[in-house]
Amino acid sequence: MDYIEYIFKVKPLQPGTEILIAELGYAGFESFVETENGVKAYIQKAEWDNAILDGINCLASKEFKIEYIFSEIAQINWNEEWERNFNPIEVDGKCTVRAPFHTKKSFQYEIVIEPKMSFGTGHHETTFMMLQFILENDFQNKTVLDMGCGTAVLAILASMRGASKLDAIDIDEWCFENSMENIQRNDCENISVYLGDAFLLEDKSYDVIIANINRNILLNDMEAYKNSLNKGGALYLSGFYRDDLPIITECCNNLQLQFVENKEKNNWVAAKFIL
Ligand SMILES: C[S@@+](CC[C@H](N)C(=O)[O-])C[C@H]1O[C@@H](n2cnc3c(N)ncnc32)[C@H](O)[C@@H]1O
Repeated sequence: MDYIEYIFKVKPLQPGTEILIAELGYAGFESFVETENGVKAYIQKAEWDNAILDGINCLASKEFKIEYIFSEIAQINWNEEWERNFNPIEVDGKCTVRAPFHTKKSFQYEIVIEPKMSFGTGHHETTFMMLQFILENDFQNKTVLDMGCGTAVLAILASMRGASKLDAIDIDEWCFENSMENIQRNDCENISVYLGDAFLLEDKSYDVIIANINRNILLNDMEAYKNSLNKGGALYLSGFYRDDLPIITECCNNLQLQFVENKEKNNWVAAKFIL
């Protein structure tokens, strides 16, 4: 099958990348990978319609800009494509996140993810820092929510760290399906996956909530997270920049969530709060 390969450059990466990938998925693009040159996305030549680009161009806003280049390519070998773009990652010498085609490595926690999408492979700073938080903190016998689960990589590590029961929620259908596959692949039977958003949280309660989404959604849904957090519970947030930490902290403080600590990597932040 012949494909057209697009490379989209989005600035800044969030929320641009997330919104772009969702739109590309709706438009018929099949798979995405975030590279140094931008988000690579592929669409079958037969599926291509120039109107798709009008939709993509409409996405660009005051908040982010999108540029793209494209080329036609024949017969993609997907495994080779992923192998070129996706190397295993290692977190603090304890955890590795790899694809099924990588050779097995000896780590305390080994997570195998089919890298069908860019978010949730551990390469992004926010995922990496959230994995660090999960490695550093106690998850033994805790009930956990992974909000905006992507590939469910965070829920999978929390399950491996001893969490008793976990819910993983994502608004995106593709993430929902990919999470189910990855959970099965990593034998984490105590994780349930749901398609939806904070509206699903009514009547639910957790010892720990993990949410790596973006500034605006976190601010919008913070009250729902707080209402679903047990007293003494921990909330780990990421998906926002250093400059946004004060507004996130203020929003949390207004809801009696106390700041504990934060991590920072390339301007991205992950922060821990307790109730
Ligand atoms: C930055 S990715 C994080 C993925 C993964 N948790 C990780 O740490 O790599 C954010 C995810 O949140 C999902 N998302 C966006 N808005 C959401 C919402 N309102 N409720 C739940 N999930 C949402 C997106 O589909 C995306 O998969």
